[in-house]
Amino acid sequence: MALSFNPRLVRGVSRCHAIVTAKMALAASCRDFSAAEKSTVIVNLNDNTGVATIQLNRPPVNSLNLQLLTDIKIALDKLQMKKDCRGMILTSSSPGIFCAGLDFMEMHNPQEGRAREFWRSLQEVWKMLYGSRLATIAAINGHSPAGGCLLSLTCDYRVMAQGKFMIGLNETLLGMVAPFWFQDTMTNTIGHREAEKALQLGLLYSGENALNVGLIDELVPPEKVMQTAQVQMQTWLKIPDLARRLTKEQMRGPTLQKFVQRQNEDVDQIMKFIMDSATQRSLGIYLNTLKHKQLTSV
Ligand SMILES: CC/C=C\CCC/C=C/C(=O)SCCNC(=O)CCNC(=O)[C@H](O)C(C)(C)COP(=O)(O)OP(=O)(O)OC[C@H]1O[C@@H](n2cnc3c(N)ncnc32)[C@H](O)[C@@H]1OP(=O)(O)O
Repeated sequence: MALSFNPRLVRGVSRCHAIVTAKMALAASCRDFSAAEKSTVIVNLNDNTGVATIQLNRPPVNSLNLQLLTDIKIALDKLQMKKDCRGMILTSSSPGIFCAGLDFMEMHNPQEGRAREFWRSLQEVWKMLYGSRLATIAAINGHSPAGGCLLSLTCDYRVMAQGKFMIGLNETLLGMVAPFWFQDTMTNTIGHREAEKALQLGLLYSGENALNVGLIDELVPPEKVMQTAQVQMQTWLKIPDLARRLTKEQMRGPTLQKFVQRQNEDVDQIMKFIMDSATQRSLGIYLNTLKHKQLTSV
């Protein structure tokens, strides 16, 4: 299957990408975490409030490569094992960029084993976040296309920064198809009709329009994003954990069950697509022509 990338709609993506890592920073009150060297996330847990923060910390754009996905998974595993942790805020350490989606470098001429591991890691992170026992809020402090939008959609609530930032599942603009579980997550959030338009047209929404269609829950000045998320978290934590968690399980269960049933099939399909020579030709052309192109939002 050939990909027809549309370079007019996307800003520059280069081949060379430093893997920038950062130390996992932990709150002093969280002594039983061991600091992992070279983690691409910064994790803090406030033992007084039970609220953790995971900051994506892979400059310049937090594109999701295998390492970042693995670090998110490790952080979540640790937090979810801590009984006292009740809520998690997902954000970025780079103001202006929440997450640029999947790292194109993981999909361009990959080794098959690595590409498979990459896709499985993405699936795992989605499954963990979407089914998390924690109350989760995305503090979207910048652009959030494609996989970045997906990450935020796994959360229970989304606060986004005002400004020229855009959010959406723009895969079709790149000649790609958002997998069924991306589509389900979107549909569960904004409803079938709007999702149908958004997914087919690869819509990237401005903050205002994202708020109008229910893709985000609040739009606030950039400097208020974290504070707003923290205040909102208090509302979620006022609800008894078990009742909130069971309700979430019931609401999201069917989507998760469908995913688990089709998880292996999804890997096989995506591998066929990624390893296809026509896909790789298109991706190569796309990467070479991406420079200085602009994403546009509706
Ligand atoms: C074959 C697979 C099949 C199916 C998969 C389907 C699911 C796919 C999901 C995805 O998530 S695909 C990824 C989609 N992502 C995008 O379309 C976003 C692309 N990026 C941008 O639009 C912009 O970078 C931005 C996020 C709006 C930020 O703009 P800004 O001007 O602030 O930064 P700049 O464009 O200069 O980028 C800085 C630097 O980062 C590189 N970059 C950007 N995005 C990615 C990415 N997704 N993967 C890898 N690298 C990325 C960009 O090239 C620049 O690199 P340079 O400094 O070395 O030039």
